[in-house]
Amino acid sequence: MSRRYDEHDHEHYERPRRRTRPRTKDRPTYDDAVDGVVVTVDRGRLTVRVDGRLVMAVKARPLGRKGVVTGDRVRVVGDVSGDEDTLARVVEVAERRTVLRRTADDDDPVERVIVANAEQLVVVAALADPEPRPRLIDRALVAAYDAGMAPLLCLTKADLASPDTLLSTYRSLGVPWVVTARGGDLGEVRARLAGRSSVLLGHSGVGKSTLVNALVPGTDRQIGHVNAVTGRGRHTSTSALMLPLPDEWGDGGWIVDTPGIRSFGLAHVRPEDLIGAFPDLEELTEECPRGCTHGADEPECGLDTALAAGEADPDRVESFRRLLAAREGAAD
Ligand SMILES: Nc1nc2c(ncn2[C@@H]2O[C@H](COP(=O)(O)OP(=O)(O)OP(=O)(O)O)[C@@H](O)[C@H]2O)c(=O)[nH]1
Ligand SMILES: [Zn+2]
Repeated sequence: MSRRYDEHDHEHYERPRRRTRPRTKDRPTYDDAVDGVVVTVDRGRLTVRVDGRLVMAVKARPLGRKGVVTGDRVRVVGDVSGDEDTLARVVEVAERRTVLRRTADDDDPVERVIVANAEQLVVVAALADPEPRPRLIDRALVAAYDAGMAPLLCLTKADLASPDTLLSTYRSLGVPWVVTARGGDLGEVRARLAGRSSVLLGHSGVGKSTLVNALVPGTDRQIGHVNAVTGRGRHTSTSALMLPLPDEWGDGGWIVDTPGIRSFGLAHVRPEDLIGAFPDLEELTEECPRGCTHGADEPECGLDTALAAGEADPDRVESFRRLLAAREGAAD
């Protein structure tokens, strides 16, 4: 952690009103702080949901250069009324349970965490118009496995084409899937989303907005509100936007829309991170030489030994290796 601000600075910038127990060095106590969730970030301005209200906030000085991203669980002090022209301060960021990252790529020169604390990555792809792009789907799956998030394939525009061919590609990976069509029954998607936090990722035109609007009625208004703040309407922000699922669903939960994220740099994903998501295959790599990537061109990979002995499912090994290869090269 950055030591740019010492204890004295904490005191100076963020003096708690009452102190009931001694402060530790790095964690001043804020008795009047309230819990919130960061729903979007735009150039240092955080929109935090506190008790159902949207509150504008900035990072407090003691957080230094520590990043705050969509999905972060935070503690907030100051004016949390959510009234216009008020600004609260985020004084603490809870440890993240998951992080979805993207490595630097042509679109964006910096490695970033896109969303914190999401449990599921929903890869939205159209069955037609535009044609599904398996390489993009593979790359999104790699990102999910690397982040420790459960993947879900959401295949849209089912009125235009059958999902059978596409699904056969993912069967051996065991990726769960749902199929949707505009105006159709959303029960299955809902069941998959309820009670958890899901990031929706999909290429432009696949029907992601249509889906989000159908799932969360009133989204337009809500996005409109945040829009005025973030300038998303001007396509300047690529920050993810978190929307609470409707109260009627009963289980809480969130969906996180990722506007403007067209590509996904995956250079940070190591082979050992990926195979960790496939325990049955990982088991077969115990005898691999040091540094084995488990790719098809490795001379002594345990996966090949297992294949030769008939102890591994060839489809599954092939699918894993396809994902491994999809990490590399251009995102698109
Ligand atoms: N046939 C068919 N068309 C659909 C369906 N869902 C959405 N569309 C159409 O597909 C187009 C793209 O839908 P959007 O919801 O805007 O797609 P998006 O993924 O949000 O795309 P961006 O707004 O560019 O990010 C629109 O013309 C929709 O009317 C569907 O289930 N079936
Ligand atoms: Zn190996």
